[in-house]
Amino acid sequence: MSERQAVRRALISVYDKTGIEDFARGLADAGVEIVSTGSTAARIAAAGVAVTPVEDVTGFPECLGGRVKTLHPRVHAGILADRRLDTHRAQLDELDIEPFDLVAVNLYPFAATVASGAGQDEVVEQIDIGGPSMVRAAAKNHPSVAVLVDPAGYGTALEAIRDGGFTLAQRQALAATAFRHTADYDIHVASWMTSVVAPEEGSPFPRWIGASFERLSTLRYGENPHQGAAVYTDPLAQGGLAQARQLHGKEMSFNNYVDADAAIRAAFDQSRPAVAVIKHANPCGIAVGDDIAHAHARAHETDPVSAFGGVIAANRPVTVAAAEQIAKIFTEVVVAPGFEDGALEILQARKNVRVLEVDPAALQVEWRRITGGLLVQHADAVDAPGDPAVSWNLVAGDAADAATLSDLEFAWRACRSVKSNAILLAKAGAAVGIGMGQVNRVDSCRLAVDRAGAERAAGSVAASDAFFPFPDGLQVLADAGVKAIASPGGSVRDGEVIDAAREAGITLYHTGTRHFFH
Ligand SMILES: NC(=O)c1ncn([C@@H]2O[C@H](COP(=O)(O)O)[C@@H](O)[C@H]2O)c1NC=O
Repeated sequence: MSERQAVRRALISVYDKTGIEDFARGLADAGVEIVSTGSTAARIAAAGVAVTPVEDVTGFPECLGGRVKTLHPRVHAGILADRRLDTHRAQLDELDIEPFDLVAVNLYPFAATVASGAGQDEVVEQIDIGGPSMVRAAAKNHPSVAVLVDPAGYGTALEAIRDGGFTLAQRQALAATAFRHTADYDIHVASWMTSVVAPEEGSPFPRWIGASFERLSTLRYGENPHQGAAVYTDPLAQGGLAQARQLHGKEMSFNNYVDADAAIRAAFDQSRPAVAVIKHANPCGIAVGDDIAHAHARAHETDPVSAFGGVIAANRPVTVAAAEQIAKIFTEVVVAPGFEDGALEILQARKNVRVLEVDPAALQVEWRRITGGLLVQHADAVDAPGDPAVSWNLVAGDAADAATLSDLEFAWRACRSVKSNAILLAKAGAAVGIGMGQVNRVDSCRLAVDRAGAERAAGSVAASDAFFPFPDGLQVLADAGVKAIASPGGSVRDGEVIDAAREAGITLYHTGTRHFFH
């Protein structure tokens, strides 16, 4: 335990004035002299606490509409003097500068001003200059100075001060928090300058990406028990899996997160009430229905064997009826935008299920780490719900009737969440056979047909995430009795594939869009 260092003089300059009066009063009661800026000083004085205006220290008035308040050697030398050094102490004496032991600063609300849609001049004015300078100076000089950047820390700080001051370990921890704070702040400023103020022509992607994530929790292990792992949140994200509220169950595992993300992707692509059951990042069941219970029953039926130990997402609040069904099946995770009265209690009675409430948030841009760098792409959005009969191109067979078309659209949306090569057979709004992750399309066709079984495959529709490079895959589907197919088209052998569809009497639509998912 390192020695505590008494706090005798504090500099306070805060935009967010939450709790400032009580904090100042606590400091004054502990015998700390307070120096403060403009309206912070006014608030402290109004609370009846003695405060020295910073101008009395600098001998220089605040000017340029607040752009210059604390940017003065009398302030910065007072913060930066390393009190362990005789030379620094001697210089302070020579220059008649009093050192600061504590700096409490929080910054102009840059990110919130950008988010408010303010114009450029207004945003620029919210780039805090003096604040980060003091925070960085105090954090650098943590052997002598403690720094606070968040009102939430005032209470703990007062306790430390009353106990005789901060230990070196405490000042180091505060300094690390402070540097993270200014780094975050600069990432926001630099991102805005790069993407909004001075965007580069010719690329829709910025020349630089700054990222800042906060650790949410350290996980028991990663994908496998010998891998360490943690989950991080994006402090600016509104909704999404990492921001979900866990309402019940054991700690989420790494694989739970991966599968829950895949489940959300699958279920929320559908506009009707939908449920997806995920195993190893692939849907083993997905269906739409009149309500969530109906959709769940049908999604489970896609492949009841594989659904054991699955991760379920619903795109509507889980009803009591749905919860009763889910509770009967061993399920790792249930994630939904809400749980109706009574539904949560039913799931909470099951020890092994994790229950998460999520505000769905679609990623606009996806990142994937590669060795030595990062791949970035616009997220793959399935076509806006529209009339496929209008936007798709009928290239073989008769135009599908409304029910068949609706099934094709369901299958097309559902296959976007299946790892490539993806073939998904569907009937009446439910997947009946899914072929995923095969290294050639014909094997995915065989797998989908095999999973469906002869009875369910007959009269089903199919969606293919990418074109058929040869007629062989389509032939497998045709032989199984699939009646209509949606596929992007675009192969050099489209002609052969279309001929095979015609010969088999199959309706074939080209969607024009590919949905690879690796
Ligand atoms: N320019 C400066 O010298 C300066 N010094 C402190 N500030 C900021 O001014 C704010 C506090 O000002 P006031 O006490 O007047 O409300 C703080 O958010 C602080 O980060 C400054 N403002 C911006 O750069």
